[in-house]
Amino acid sequence: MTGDGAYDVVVLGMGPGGEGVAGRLAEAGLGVAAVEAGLIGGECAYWGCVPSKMMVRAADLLAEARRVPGVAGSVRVTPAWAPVIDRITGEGTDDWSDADKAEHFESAGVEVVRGRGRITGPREVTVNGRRLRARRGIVVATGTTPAVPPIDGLEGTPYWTNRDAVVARRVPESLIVLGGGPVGCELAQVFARFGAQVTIVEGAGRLLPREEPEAGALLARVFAGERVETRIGVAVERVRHDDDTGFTLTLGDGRTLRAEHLLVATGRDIDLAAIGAGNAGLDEKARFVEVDERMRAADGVWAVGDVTGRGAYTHVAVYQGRIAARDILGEGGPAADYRAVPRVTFTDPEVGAVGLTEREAREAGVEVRVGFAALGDSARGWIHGPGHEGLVKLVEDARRGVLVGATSSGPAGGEVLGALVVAVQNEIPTARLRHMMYAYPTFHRAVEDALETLDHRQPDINT
Ligand SMILES: Cc1cc2nc3c(=O)[nH]c(=O)nc-3n(C[C@H](O)[C@H](O)[C@H](O)COP(=O)(O)OP(=O)(O)OC[C@H]3O[C@@H](n4cnc5c(N)ncnc54)[C@H](O)[C@@H]3O)c2cc1C
Ligand SMILES: NC(=O)c1ccc[n+]([C@@H]2O[C@H](COP(=O)([O-])OP(=O)(O)OC[C@H]3O[C@@H](n4cnc5c(N)ncnc54)[C@H](O)[C@@H]3O)[C@@H](O)[C@H]2O)c1
Repeated sequence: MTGDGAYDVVVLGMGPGGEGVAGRLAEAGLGVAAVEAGLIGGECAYWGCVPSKMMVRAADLLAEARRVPGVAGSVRVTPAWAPVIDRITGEGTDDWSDADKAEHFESAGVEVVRGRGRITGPREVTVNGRRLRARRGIVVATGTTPAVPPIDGLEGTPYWTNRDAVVARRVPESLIVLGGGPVGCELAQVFARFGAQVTIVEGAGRLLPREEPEAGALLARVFAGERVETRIGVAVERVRHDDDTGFTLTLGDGRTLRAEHLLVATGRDIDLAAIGAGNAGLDEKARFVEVDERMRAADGVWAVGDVTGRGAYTHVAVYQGRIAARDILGEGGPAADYRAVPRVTFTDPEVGAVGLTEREAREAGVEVRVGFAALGDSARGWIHGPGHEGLVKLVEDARRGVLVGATSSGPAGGEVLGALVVAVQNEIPTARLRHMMYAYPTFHRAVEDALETLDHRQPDINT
C-alpha cells in the first residue's frame, strides 16, 4: 500500500496471468494488492493443466507398457488409480493448498487479499466490504469457469466438470464425456486407459473441431482402437440421473447412452457482470474483455489471460501478463502478437498446432498451399512401431512463401511443434526450411517430408 492508503495496482484473480503481473510489479517496487477468491495459481495449477497432465503421464505409461508385446517381451499391466490421485494430491497440488504461494507473494511485497472481488468504480475493487483503491489501475485476470449447456434434465444432476474429474478417488466403470475438445479428449483417454468404458459425445462434426480435420480424424481412429467410443455431430436432448443406474442421455438421433458418470467438457464461461466490469467502463455483456496490443481494456484497466479470449492457454496468460506489467511500468517493449499461438492437446498422439488452420487461412484470403506427411510412413515412425500414429500438416501462404500455420501430431507432437512455431512466428521462407538438415531418424524429419509435398518450385535460398 502507498502512503495515501491506496495501492498502485490491484490485480483481480491470481491464476497464471495475475500471478505474473503481480510478481513483476511488486519486484519493480509498486504497491500491489492481489485479490483471489480461490487458490493462487488458478485453474491451471489445481484443476487444469497440472493435475490433468499428471493423469495423462500415468495413462501414457500404461499405454507404452501395453505396447511391449511383439517389441520387447511381455509385461503384466495392472492399472492403479491411487498413485495417480496421490501424486496429484501431494506433489501436484499440496492437497489443494496455496499457502506456499501466498507466502511467496507476501514475501515479495504483494498483499494477498482473500475473497471474491468486484470492481466498484474506476480504479476501485471491493472485497468483503473492504475497498481497495488503485492509483494506476486494475488488472482483470479472472479466468473462466466450466460452461454447462442448457440440456433438459442436466441441472441438478451430479455431473462432473474438470474440477471433479481431477479429484476423482476412483475410476468409474463407465463414463460419458460431453464435448470432444481438449479437456474432453485428454480426460476421455485417461479414464479409458485406466479401465473405464468411455463414450465421447461431440456436437460438432469431429473431435477437436478447432483444429485441422485430419487431426480430429486421427484421434477418432486411435480412440476407436482403445475402445473409446465417439458419437460425433450429435446433440444431447435430455439427461436423466438416478443413484442406481447413473446417467442416461437421450441423443438427437433417438438413441440412448448410459454410464455411471458424466463429464461435462463443453467449453468455458466468463461472467463480466459478476466482477462489476461495467463500473470500470467495460461492456459487461461482451463475451470477453477486449484488449489492445498492450492489454489495455479501458482507462486504468488492463486484462490478461483467458478473460481476453485470445487463446485459453496458460502460456497466453503468462505472455500477456508480461506485456501488461511492462505497460504499467512504462517500459515499452514488443506489443502482443498472436500470429503464432501454440496449442497442444496432450492426448496420445499429442496434437500440436500453431497459427491458422487451412480453412482459417483460406477464409482470410490467403493463397494456400498445403504440405502433408504421415508419421507412420517416416523412418522414425516405422522404427518406433506401435504408437507411431501422427501427421504433420503445413499451411503455406504461397504468395509470400512462408508458413502461416502448422499441425504436428504424434508421440512427441507438442515437442516437434516448437520448430514450427519458430517458423510461423518468424516467417522463415519455406525455401529456407527446405534447405535445412533434419536429424535422422527423428520425428521432426516429418516436417521435411511435409515441406517436400508443398510443391516443387525451384527454391531460392537467398529470399
Ligand atoms: C482440464 C484443463 C486442462 C488444461 N490444460 C492446459 C494445458 O495443458 N496447457 C495450457 O496452456 N492450458 C491448459 N488449460 C487452460 C489453462 O488452465 C488456462 O488457460 C489458464 O489457467 C488461464 O489462466 P488465467 O490466469 O487467465 O485464469 P485462471 O487460471 O482461471 O485463474 C483465474 C483466477 O481468478 C480467480 N477469480 C475469478 N474471479 C474472481 C474474483 N471476482 N475475485 C477474486 N478472484 C477471482 C479464480 O479463483 C482463479 O484463481 C487447461 C484447462 C483445463 C480446464
Ligand atoms: N492442452 C491444453 O492446452 C488444454 C487442455 C484442456 C483445455 N485447454 C483449454 O481450455 C479451454 C476449454 O477446453 P474445453 O475442451 O472444455 O473447451 P472447447 O470449447 O475447446 O471444446 C468444447 C467442445 O464441446 C463441444 N460442445 C459444446 N457444447 C456441446 C454439447 N451441448 N454437446 C456436445 N458437445 C458440445 C464443442 O463443439 C467443442 O468441441 C479450451 O479453450 C482450451 O484452450 C487447453
